[in-house]
Amino acid sequence: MQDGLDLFVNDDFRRFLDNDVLPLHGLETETFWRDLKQLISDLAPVNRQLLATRTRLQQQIDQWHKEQQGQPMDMAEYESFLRDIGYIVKADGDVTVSTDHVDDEIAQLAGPQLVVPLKNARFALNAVNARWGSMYDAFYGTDVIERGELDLAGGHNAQRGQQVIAKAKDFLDEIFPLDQGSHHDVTSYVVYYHHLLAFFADGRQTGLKKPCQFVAINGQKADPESLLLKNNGLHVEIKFDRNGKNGISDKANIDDILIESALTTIMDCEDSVAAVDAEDKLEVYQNWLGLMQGTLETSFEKDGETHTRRMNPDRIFSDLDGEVYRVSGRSLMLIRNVGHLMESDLIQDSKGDFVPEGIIDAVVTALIGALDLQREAGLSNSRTGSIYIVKPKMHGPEEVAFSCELFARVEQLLGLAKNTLKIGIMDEERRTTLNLKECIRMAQERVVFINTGFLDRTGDEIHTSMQAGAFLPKDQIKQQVWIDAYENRNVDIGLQCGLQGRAQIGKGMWAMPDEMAMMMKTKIAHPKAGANTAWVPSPTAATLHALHYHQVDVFAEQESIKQRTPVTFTDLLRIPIIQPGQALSAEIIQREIENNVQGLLGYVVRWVEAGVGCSKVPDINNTALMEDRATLRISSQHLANWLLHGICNKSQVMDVMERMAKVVDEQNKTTAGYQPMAPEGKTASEQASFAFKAAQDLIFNGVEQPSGYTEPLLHTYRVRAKAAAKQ
Ligand SMILES: CC(=O)SCCNC(=O)CCNC(=O)[C@H](O)C(C)(C)COP(=O)(O)OP(=O)(O)OC[C@H]1O[C@@H](n2cnc3c(N)ncnc32)[C@H](O)[C@@H]1OP(=O)(O)O
Ligand SMILES: O=CC(=O)O
Ligand SMILES: [Mg+2]
Repeated sequence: MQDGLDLFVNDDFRRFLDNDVLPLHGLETETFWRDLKQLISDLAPVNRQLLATRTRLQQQIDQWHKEQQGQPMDMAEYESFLRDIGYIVKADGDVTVSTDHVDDEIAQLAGPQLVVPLKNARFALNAVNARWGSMYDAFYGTDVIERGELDLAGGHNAQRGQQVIAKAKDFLDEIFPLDQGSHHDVTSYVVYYHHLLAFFADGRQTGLKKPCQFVAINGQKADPESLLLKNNGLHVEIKFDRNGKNGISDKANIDDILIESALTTIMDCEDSVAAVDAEDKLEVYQNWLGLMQGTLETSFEKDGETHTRRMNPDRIFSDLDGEVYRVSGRSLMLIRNVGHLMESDLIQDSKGDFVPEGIIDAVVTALIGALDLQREAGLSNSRTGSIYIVKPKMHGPEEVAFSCELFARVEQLLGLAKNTLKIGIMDEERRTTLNLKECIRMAQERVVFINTGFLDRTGDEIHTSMQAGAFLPKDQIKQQVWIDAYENRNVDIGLQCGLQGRAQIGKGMWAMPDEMAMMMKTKIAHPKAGANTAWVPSPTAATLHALHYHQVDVFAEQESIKQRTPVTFTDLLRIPIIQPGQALSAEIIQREIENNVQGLLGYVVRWVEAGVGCSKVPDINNTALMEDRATLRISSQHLANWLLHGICNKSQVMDVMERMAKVVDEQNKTTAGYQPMAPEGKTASEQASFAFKAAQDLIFNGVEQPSGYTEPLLHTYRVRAKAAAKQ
């Protein structure tokens, strides 16, 4: 619909804003659309200019590598070339961030950050409620306790139940030790005046080694329903029920231990979501509206029962003086907008051009986010009046500055106080990593996190240096110096810029959602590395990863990290390519191709044909991996790179694609409505489904994709698949 202001706005989108959102703000629709048009006409050209700069720089880098071919890499010369072309910008002295009105979950506390596709209301509600999670369920339902021969299918297994309880009590002994004895032997807990007392079978009693860890209670002091403990700022609730499933057989009648888990959640509009047109975007925005109003609700069937899911209220206890002790029942929500690349059919400008989707996302998610600021209590989100927007895939300081300018303009448009819109900077493109301090400078009044998105960062590592040579196999890329340099320097710079106490220094996703034992062993490295948050893929992973923040005092770690020698800049520039004389065996090459292709097809088929933006896909070793657009960027760019440098050839990759299409079809055969890529009697090439063609383009035209991003091709084929399904 053209509105007299030379904007063509999708009818449903227009109705949504005019009828469902703008009246809640008391904003005049005419004024809103007029001001929005002005904002678009001022900022869309700048957005396009930034994309043109990306292209120019990439062409210069490609050219440089081509000219250097066959010569050993001179790191000094390489660095000076990157400076000459403006890829690395001049550093401009110290930066001290001044972000204020930041909620404690971001500024003061350290704990897991959950990410969830916002298009999925059931998951999104689960995520917001993942502030609290059952330790017993997390231990029982995952491999953190070896499953062995135990059959978990048919109801509760008492033997495993005992192992869960024992492990939970080990945790209590480690984090909330008693002055004497062990939680394993306690028969009852009572509160006497301000003290928690634990009694043993022989009548002895003891208190906590650190009595101040006991902060609140529910129920009677002599017979508590629950006790609230606190360590490193995080709460743990011991729940009692002498008739409960676990409490009935427990010495002290402990029925469960609840862990404060996902302190923050990123509601994702980006890489875990397949939203290719106005219809899809509206679903995403409607869910955000429901979350910001506290009204989102969804019903679904599970285990033969209908469940209705809503946002949880805050949790109320009595403190030691009998006063109300309130703890949030919900994860603090941030929202990840899309980056600067894509354009959307939601709005066309006067020339008929689609408007940059990042601009629309900023306006709409802030407009809806601002509804939260009108609420004092209830199911509100920010207690400090901020709206948290995570901005992904920005290339360098200029692009961060642009996002901040956009946010400032949105604040004016909506009449919000300056710096209400906070920015989370994803450090996930090479140009951002190399210029991180300057990026922070551009956002110094609103930055609330710098997060190492190592998945996109790996994709960009490959694409940027596509012409430099053939990359190592994926597993080896992770072991080269560049990645440690990137991770450590992110923390160093964050600390130098004064993020401590104001913002998060974040680390990336645990991408093996079913491998929780392995996560427990390895992800403790994140808090130890000075990160006060790190990403998890599910509520259960949040509950388990939260335990790490009890074991590690991140802020103390940060103090010691401040004293270390900063990373050598050159290490960041070392490209993880195969060195001369370092040949790969035919077997390794074949396996790498098969692994990449399997993951790629498994993800793309669900994205293109079913609109699922994030999937659990088995790799070649049958380990389920979280796949999203960032992991697809890696696998497609990796294959494109090997094809370019002759490590493999097109027919070899096609052969693997044909075989893997069948494997993926088999993996999906029980999924309702699944259309096989290679149905009986046909090869995948003959069938030429949208998904298979998208996969071919992602690989064989991978070199040409802007920054190696996958969204242009995914969107193109998903739009076609949707159109075909409607015919
Ligand atoms: C590089 C990056 O950008 S990383 C950021 C993007 N990635 C993400 O956001 C990952 C989000 N995670 C997910 O989407 C999912 O966990 C997947 C796709 C990895 C696995 O999903 P599934 O195969 O459906 O998981 P699974 O069957 O094990 O568990 C489903 C249950 O867990 C819940 N769940 C799983 N992931 C999440 C999540 N991120 N948030 C909330 N709940 C979740 C579901 O609600 C569901 O529970 P329910 O039946 O009570 O509703
Ligand atoms: O967004 C996260 C990443 O790793 O990419
Ligand atoms: Mg990313």
